[in-house]
Amino acid sequence: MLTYAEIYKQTQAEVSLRQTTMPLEELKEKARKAPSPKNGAAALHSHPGFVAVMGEIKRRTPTAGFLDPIEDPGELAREYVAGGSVAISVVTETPNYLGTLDDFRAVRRAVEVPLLRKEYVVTPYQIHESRALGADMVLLMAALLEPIVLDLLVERTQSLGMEALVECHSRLEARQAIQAGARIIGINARDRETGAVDRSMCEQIIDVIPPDITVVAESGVRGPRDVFDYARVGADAVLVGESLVRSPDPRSLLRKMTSAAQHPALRPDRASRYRHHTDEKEGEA
Ligand SMILES: O=P(O)(O)OC[C@@H](O)[C@@H](O)c1c[nH]c2ccccc12
Repeated sequence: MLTYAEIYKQTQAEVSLRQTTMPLEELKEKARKAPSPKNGAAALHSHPGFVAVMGEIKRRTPTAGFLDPIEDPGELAREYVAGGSVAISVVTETPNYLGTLDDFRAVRRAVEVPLLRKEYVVTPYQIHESRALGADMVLLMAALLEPIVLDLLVERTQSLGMEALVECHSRLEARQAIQAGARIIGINARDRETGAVDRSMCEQIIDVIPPDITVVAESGVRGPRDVFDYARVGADAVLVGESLVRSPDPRSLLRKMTSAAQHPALRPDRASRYRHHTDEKEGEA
């Protein structure tokens, strides 16, 4: 597994290379001409009282290795939408995930749902690039960014009419995301440096997040049972990659997940958990 410092350096090098063929000014012009952004936060909230599922398209992961060639990402995206995916995450990161900007373009042409552009975003260049590609949401990782850089990138994303999905792994990172003005917070169960999945992460973190912020539980969702468990702890949406990409029938797996997400026994009262949390003395990390 790469360390965050290595990821940061690798990404900066990749981005500088792209910048030589597409200068920032040109990119900004393209971004201005792109179709207006769709409301990603609203899509993730589109099943009031229930949990939304967002499928992810990627060929490889650092932990699992190669998953699938995905020759036609647009076709896979249509399957996801047919299965009930309310938004789609498209990984464009190349060295570790074998994603490309062309994958994103293909998915953009194929479906109308809001799209999350996923790679290691470290500079404003990538935000403008995301908008030029037609992205509606951009992933920002709190662990990768200094708080001041996180603030700046959230602000840049929102000023272009998109939403930042700020990913965190701890209560401290969740607070940084809130501080930065994120309206969507992802809680990632996978530790990026060790690859280990801890599905209790969402439950450990969620009460520091005000109920008007959309919470997305990320990583390690194997099937309907995991979706149900995340719904029970109060997630608004779940992000599912590997298990869908590996599935011989992603559409029906998604159907099973979306029906688990609509179980009537679900939806705890996040507002009262949050109030309870803010009444407590704060000392923990
Ligand atoms: O494939 P999974 O275990 O369902 O996980 C999806 C998603 O959380 C993961 O791909 C991810 C989370 N944060 C990222 C940052 C960059 C690239 C990928 C990711």
